Amino acid sequence: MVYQIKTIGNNIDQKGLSELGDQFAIDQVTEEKAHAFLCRAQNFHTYKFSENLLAIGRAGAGFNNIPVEQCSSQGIVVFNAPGGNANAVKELVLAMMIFGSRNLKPANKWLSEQLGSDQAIDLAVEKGKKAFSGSEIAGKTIGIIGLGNIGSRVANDAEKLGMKVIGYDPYIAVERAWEISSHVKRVTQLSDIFEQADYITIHTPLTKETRGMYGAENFAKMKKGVVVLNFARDEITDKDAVLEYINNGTIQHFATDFGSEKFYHQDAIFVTPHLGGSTAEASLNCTRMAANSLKRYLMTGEIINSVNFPRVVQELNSPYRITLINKNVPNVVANIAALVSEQSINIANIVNRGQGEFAYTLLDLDESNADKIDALVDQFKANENIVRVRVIQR
Ligand SMILES: NC(=O)C1=CN([C@@H]2O[C@H](COP(=O)(O)OP(=O)(O)OC[C@H]3O[C@@H](n4cnc5c(N)ncnc54)[C@H](O)[C@@H]3O)[C@@H](O)[C@H]2O)C=CC1
Ligand SMILES: O=C(O)CCC(=O)C(=O)O
Repeated sequence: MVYQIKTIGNNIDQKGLSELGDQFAIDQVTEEKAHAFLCRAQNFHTYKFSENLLAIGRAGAGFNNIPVEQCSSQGIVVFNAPGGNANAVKELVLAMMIFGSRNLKPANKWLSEQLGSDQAIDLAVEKGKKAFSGSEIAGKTIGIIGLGNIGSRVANDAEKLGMKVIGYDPYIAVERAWEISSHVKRVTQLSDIFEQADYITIHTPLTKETRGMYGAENFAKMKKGVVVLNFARDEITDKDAVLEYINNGTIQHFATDFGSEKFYHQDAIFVTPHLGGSTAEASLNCTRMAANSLKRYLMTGEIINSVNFPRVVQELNSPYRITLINKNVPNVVANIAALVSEQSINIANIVNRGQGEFAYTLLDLDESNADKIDALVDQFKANENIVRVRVIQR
């Protein structure tokens, strides 16, 4: 079987796809006929997914561009690439902190307005540069909201640059907690970040809690002269609040990865066009990770790095594996087992893991008779609690 992958958008790293191998064809069919999409930040919220679509690989971290609940209910497994671009974002964030505190944007603008001979410019520079004198990050306090793949890296490197680091993350993963330097102080109140930090950066997904977190209520707690950064998601920022707190002298510099006309022509604001994860290394990492997850899922039914289904890793040693995406309701597993038993098939292995409203069931069968497998599949397809049935032959 050849699996059809459709890349959506034009910036998927082709080298990262080359490892997929002969059983995968890239961009050979229409979106309608594809088994899987591989995408970056394209918005899928208005998409109508075809019944042929089994999976979406997001070559990046954030997945708010994908209607995940809709995917679950249609039996589409969504994968992302956790940590694949974290170093890229971290480097840009550290650069932007220094860029802001050294007033490089207004300084560069002022310099480009100085005309004449190099000697004349030099004279003007020595006279005028004091207006752009900045401050150093060493010894200052950075407050980090979200200590995941990106936030933990920012925390560790900021500490190495001599900063005092405080972090807020009520949902921190155990693996991340182990990776963070013991010098990073965890705070349990979000207000501690806004009250204590000279630099504030956010590295969370966009959620109900984080939408508008950069807004007047939190900004009112900040110190004067703070540098604020948002390289997470646009909707975290209330733009009018940013302008208000720049105008009242609280925010010295605001750096963001998300463009808005409100932010253009503002000396204290520096906007990058969603470049956080845009490095050659990150693109390759993320494409590789997403492509490998798709490959594994399509060929073996195993799930790793999915955002809507649990991790399921199980070696296939039987002639047939049937994978089911089913509603996470009582008795489904018993019903599945009963249907298998009706066909006089022996179950070699069964794994059932739920996540929210749906569950993933992996059924390895001690049966080589294709007709019996087909009859069982028909039964599964007719079951109202089962939304997706796949057969994988060893
Ligand atoms: N500008 C860009 O190009 C990029 C932006 N991003 C954005 O950055 C976000 C974070 O990326 P990663 O660190 O890779 O994700 P991650 O999933 O490794 O870390 C996110 C962290 O945020 C924490 N969190 C969730 N809700 C929170 C809350 N209300 N308060 C405090 N902490 C909270 C989680 O516990 C987790 O530790 C992504 O979701 C994405 O939106 C990610 C990569 C590139
Ligand atoms: O460049 C991209 O693909 C977007 C990166 C991003 O925002 C993410 O990975 O969440």
